[in-house]
Amino acid sequence: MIRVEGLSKTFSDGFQALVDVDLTIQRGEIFALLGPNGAGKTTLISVICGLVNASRGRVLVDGHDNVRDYRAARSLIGLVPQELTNEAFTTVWDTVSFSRGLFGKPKDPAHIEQVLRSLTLWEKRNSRLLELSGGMKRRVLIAKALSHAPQVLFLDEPTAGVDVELRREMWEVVRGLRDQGVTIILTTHYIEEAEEMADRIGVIRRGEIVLVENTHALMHKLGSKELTLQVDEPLEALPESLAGHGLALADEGHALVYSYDAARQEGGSTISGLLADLEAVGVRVKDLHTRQSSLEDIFVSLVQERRSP
Ligand SMILES: Nc1ncnc2c1ncn2[C@@H]1O[C@H](COP(=O)(O)OP(=O)(O)OP(=O)(O)O)[C@@H](O)[C@H]1O
Repeated sequence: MIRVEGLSKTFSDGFQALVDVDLTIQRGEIFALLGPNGAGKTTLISVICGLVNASRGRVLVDGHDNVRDYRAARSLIGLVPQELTNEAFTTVWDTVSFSRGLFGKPKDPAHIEQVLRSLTLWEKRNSRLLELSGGMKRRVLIAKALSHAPQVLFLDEPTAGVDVELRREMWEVVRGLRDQGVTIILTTHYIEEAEEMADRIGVIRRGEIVLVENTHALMHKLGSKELTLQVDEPLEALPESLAGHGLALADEGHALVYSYDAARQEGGSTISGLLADLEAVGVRVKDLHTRQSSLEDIFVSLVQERRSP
């Protein structure tokens, strides 16, 4: 659906925000572009959407060059920015209909109705934007971006600064769009968002795509999860029968640390099996917590991987 070739962007102040980016997005996938603040995520999607000119390289949208064949390329794309701007007094219906007009497409009330219904905004069509909740406003942004029936939708940090409930709601909305056949590219800081949503993840750092991988394969390779179990009575050594779980003693025998990454699970150890085995040897657990590799950890392991011969 999208092909990015040798894309570089140097801003007028000399700052190079994108360095020789190559990227292919398949039709119908959800692709997450993951990276820390200032990595170049917004710059990359702005160049793909034709809002910022590249210094070098090119972008094809369904085969249309986004500079030479701008109109065709742009009409295939919807962009959901981070925030609504200056339209507080406009109604939902008007703002979404107006967006469609910007693409030079004829009025199509039936399509606007379908978009508003699919985002559960139909009941609110006559409300002014200032009367909407945060979640509804985010959905209006998506409705605007869908008003001209694009085939590919870019979401720039769709869940930045929203609470957990709204984040889940947004994830549902995005999945629903994918099910309708829309190709989705989203940017995020949150590893769990990328893991939850994306078919593939691209990691961008200092303007370079350092990795593109199937989400499952990436988490398998780099992500690890740790379960720490606080035990009632300190243990001097690990009971023999727990050997197969690859546990480590910590906190002077007061805690057991279990790393349950995908590799371990393939070896036959599971959390429920571990808990059953603990019960069988009479080890009582009084508290537990889990820890997941953060994006930071993944970056560190990527950097280490690159340094190793
Ligand atoms: N118009 C501009 N002129 C100069 N530098 C810019 C301009 N726009 C962005 N940059 C710089 O390019 C780099 C990448 O910015 P970008 O907004 O693409 O990052 P991002 O990954 O989207 O970050 P965030 O997660 O914070 O949104 C940053 O260092 C930023 O300061």
